[in-house]
Amino acid sequence: MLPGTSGGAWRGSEYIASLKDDREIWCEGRRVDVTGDPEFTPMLTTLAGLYDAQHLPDRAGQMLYRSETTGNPVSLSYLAPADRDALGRKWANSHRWAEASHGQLSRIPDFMSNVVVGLYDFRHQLAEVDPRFASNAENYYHYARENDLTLTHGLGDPQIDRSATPAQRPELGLRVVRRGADGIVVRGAKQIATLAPYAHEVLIYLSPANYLREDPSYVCWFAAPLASPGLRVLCRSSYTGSGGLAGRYDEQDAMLVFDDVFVPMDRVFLLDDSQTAVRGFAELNKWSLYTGQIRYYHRLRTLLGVASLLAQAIGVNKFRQVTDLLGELTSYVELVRLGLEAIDAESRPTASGLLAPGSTAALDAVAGRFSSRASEIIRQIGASGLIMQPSEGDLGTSALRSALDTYMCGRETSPDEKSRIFRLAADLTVDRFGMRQELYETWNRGDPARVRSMLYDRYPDLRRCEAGARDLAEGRMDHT
Ligand SMILES: Cc1cc2nc3c(=O)[nH]c(=O)nc-3n(C[C@H](O)[C@H](O)[C@H](O)COP(=O)(O)OP(=O)(O)OC[C@H]3O[C@@H](n4cnc5c(N)ncnc54)[C@H](O)[C@@H]3O)c2cc1C
Repeated sequence: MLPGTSGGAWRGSEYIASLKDDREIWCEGRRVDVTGDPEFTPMLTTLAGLYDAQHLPDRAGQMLYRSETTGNPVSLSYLAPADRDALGRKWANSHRWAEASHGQLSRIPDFMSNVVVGLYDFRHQLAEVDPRFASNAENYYHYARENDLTLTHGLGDPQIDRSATPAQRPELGLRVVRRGADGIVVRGAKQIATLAPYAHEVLIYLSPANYLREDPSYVCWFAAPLASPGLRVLCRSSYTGSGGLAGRYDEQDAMLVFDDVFVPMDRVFLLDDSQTAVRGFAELNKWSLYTGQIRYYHRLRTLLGVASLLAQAIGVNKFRQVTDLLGELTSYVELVRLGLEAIDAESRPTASGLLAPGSTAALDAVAGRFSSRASEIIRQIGASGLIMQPSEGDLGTSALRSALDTYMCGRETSPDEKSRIFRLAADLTVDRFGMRQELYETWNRGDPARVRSMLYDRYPDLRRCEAGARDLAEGRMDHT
């Protein structure tokens, strides 16, 4: 059990206290204590609120379950589902997390908990490399679940020179520089890890872009506390001070720099074996990709709600050109909902006896495009109103009131209500916070060009599509 905790699913105050450790977090040249720094505490308060919500009397039954090993109430995010009922409860919990944060927290803790479920599920394949890796994965799953660990992950290499290989420049990849019976020492960096300053531990594995390494010392999967000696977390500039959504939902993105970090052997899950790393990537991500789509669905719903309110506020909601745009945005929401249903319907038993969702590849392939288009639709409907709104300061100034009430109101909307919905729209689609979300939707599932290429390469029905096309071209008529 983590020091100072009662075990099981976090309550907000316990979670905040658990981050008071020796972690080395840097932001804009300052070393920060995330539990007290004004740029970091707003997001911490958001996460604490979400953790508290799991214990509300009307929620607990839908977000927690009793650990069969300790009897503690633990998060359904960590449930390793073996049947339909369990899978349904798991997804209902994911919807709760994502809906409560309006789809704005891309790496909501529910995401990485599901990667740990994937690691646990993959343990038998890890055993074929080294039986210790399998027991490490199993023990880590129980440790993470019982302590409700908040995790970040770093898959990619630092963006130094994509045309070079680690064999030419060792600093391009994270690698094992020493190994002993008690553990390994790793050196290098990972770009990038969302949520890192708020996480207890980082889980390192490899993205498909870099798993086929010439040198096996670059293949290493492990978990390490954020407070590990030698691990530095370099955050991007904070957006919190901009206010609006960033004031609540700046989950941060960070470079992780490992300066000879020691990882005890019981936290190492794979070494040296590229082929197992290749197979493992998709296996580890099975549940998290689905929960990522659930989060994405709630973000699209938020964008639809905002677009619709914008249109109503300025009386354009009945114009054909605008309803066309709103209908297009609605179609993205519906396609993702239907996709989630279909992928759930294709759930299959895994080799270890769990039940995993079908492939999210088709939704992953279009998510960035739907998202960019949804933002474009909001900018199309909002037009100049996205920047020309009174601030809260203006709204509270009596000398401006009559001008605001006359010229900055909406069709049937006060200037107060109208400006708040337009400012929210600008936050989501024009300002720095929204642009970062956009970047996230495009890149978080890996390079979208690779995702789409793999979807095509592995499409099981391709040969039949080609056969049909060939028949048509050759004029063969078979109507059976
Ligand atoms: C907001 C945000 C949050 C993220 N959070 C996380 C996280 O929490 N954890 C995590 O592990 N990752 C995270 N990612 C990283 C994400 O997985 C990567 O952005 C993605 O894999 C692409 O890698 P890259 O950004 O290094 O781009 P690069 O790989 O450097 O690509 C740059 C450009 O070069 C092209 N390119 C690169 N290599 C090739 C090649 N071999 N052939 C052809 N074209 C190529 C790409 O298509 C792209 O256009 C996050 C990304 C963003 C934007």
